[in-house]
Amino acid sequence: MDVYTESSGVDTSPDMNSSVEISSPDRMKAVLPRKLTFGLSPEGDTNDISKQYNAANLVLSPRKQPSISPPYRRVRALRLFDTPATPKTIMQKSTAAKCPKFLYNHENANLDFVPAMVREAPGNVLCDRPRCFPLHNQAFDNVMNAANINPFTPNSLLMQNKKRSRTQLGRENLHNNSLPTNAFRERQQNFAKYSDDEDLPEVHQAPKRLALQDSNISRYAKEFVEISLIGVGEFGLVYQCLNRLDGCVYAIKKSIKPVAGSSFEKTALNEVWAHAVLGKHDNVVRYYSAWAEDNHMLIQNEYCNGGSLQAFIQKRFLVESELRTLLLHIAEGLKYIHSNGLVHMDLKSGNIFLTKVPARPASTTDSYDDGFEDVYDEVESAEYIITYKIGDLGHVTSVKDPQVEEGDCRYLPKEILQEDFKHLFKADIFSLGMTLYEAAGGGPLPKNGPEWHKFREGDFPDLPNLSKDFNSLIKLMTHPDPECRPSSTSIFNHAILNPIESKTKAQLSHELAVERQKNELLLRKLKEAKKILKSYEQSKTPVTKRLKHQSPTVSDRQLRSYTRKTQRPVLSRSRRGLRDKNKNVIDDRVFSYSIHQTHE
Ligand SMILES: Nc1ncnc2c1ncn2[C@@H]1O[C@H](COP(=O)(O)OP(=O)(O)OP(=O)(O)O)[C@@H](O)[C@H]1O
Ligand SMILES: [Mg+2]
Repeated sequence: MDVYTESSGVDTSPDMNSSVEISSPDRMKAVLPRKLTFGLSPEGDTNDISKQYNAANLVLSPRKQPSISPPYRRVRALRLFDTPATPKTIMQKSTAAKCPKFLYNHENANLDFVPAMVREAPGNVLCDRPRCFPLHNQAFDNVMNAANINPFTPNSLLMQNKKRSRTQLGRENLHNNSLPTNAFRERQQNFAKYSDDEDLPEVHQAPKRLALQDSNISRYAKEFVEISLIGVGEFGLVYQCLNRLDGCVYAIKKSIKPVAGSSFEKTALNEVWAHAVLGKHDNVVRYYSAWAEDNHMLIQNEYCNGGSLQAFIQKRFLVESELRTLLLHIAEGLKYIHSNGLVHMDLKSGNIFLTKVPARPASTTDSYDDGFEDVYDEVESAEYIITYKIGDLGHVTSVKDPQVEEGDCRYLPKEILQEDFKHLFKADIFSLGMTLYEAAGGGPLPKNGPEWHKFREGDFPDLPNLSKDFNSLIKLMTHPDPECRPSSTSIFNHAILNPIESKTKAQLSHELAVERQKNELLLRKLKEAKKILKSYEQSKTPVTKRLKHQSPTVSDRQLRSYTRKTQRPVLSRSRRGLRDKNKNVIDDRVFSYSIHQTHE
């Protein structure tokens, strides 16, 4: 019972209205921390998961084995959640969603999602800033009620920033009446930059959400053929599926328990929102679609045929060249995530996936000889190109408005567990450092105790199988002071990540082959362009000759019509009176005549 009390999300602060709703122990059980524990209840569900694992011949993730995390995590869990949903709150939320007051407010503003129909509707003046919106606008009502607002899109993030600036300024003004007049004025001017709709009221509300239970749709069996269960996580079961229509294989993650209407609904949506914004990089697992079915959340992702890094290192550890590739790929993925103002917050070997493709593209066999045949021959036999990808985006949050729900404590830096969120980018770097250490054979990583603290103080042994440089880079990435850790951009300057040295022969050969294909394509295009140019020149010559022999009247007429053509748009564009139009016609004639004269 005390476990629930500690981690149930019951906040005693007056602004949380959950205390009434969580009145029975059963209700409290439902309000577990946001950390994805759908399949688990502390009493016995672990066994259920173990059974599922055994049935599917899978290895139970260390996180699902009984563990005692550092205490801060549970304490932190007290403040992490959205107000637990009850039928009452869901009703309230959906009623609120039906009465949008503003086209854009600070939290939900996002121009991207407003269809042209609404943007162009009479009376709807849209701009890139939040504006008051008439209550009676039916078209916008429909849009608002028909879709979620993804808080991670660039526009939403921008609006969050603006809102922060306003709120922060307002708060400072409230508490600091003694600001010198000039400074105060300057701040007001800055404030006005963000808002020239001074009458725009502050709106403090979470981005509106469609109730998942209202958007259930049955797609799974209709659109996919289930091939096998490929993984079980805390959040969901992951199936390998074949799409009946496009014939491609996907990984479909299905929440273990129904999430619609539960306090986990937002958690599930968070992963979808993050995927939708971040699914366009080679080193981030690609996202295709998501939907709710039987109140479960389903996410259709790219299928990574190499499984997870965690599964991989259970067979063998990576050698230094492979670690370099891993580092290069994941740092690229992180750079992409960070460049979107977002952080992963649960980076670890279990959330890194591998895809394998044959080293040599089949189409290069009959290509021209570019002098690299020896290289191809050498690697042709067995090699695969491995691409590492960041997956499981359930903990992604924005750095500007962080809703941090820390991931696996084995990979997290101390400052996060102490709720210091000033350097969130560097938290991901720490986790990557720990992942590298584990992948090189330094695991299993401690979950707590003195060992856990030693790792956070930089007091852990170098790995003998790694070079001095690599060991020192891992130490730098896991430095106790987040400011000393490299960023996802500056890490590429490290000698270890020298672009040539960090690639295996197979990779280089693969890249070469791809470039060669591009070259071939360009050559073909060049040839085609040359042909077209030649035929154009051939057809052009007789025309010029013909023109020379034409009578002056014809060429004059051509010149005159050209003059009219150039004049016409001016006429049609201008909204002049009839008299003016006539004047233009006369001018036009005079103009053509004068040209005619000049020509002669
Ligand atoms: N795109 C994918 N391709 C191949 N396998 C996958 C993919 N996504 C997930 N899996 C498999 O399913 C397992 C669980 O996936 P995932 O980490 O996304 O779930 P989770 O519920 O969020 O887990 P946890 O919270 O424990 O990290 C992975 O460890 C992996 O074995
Ligand atoms: Mg995972």
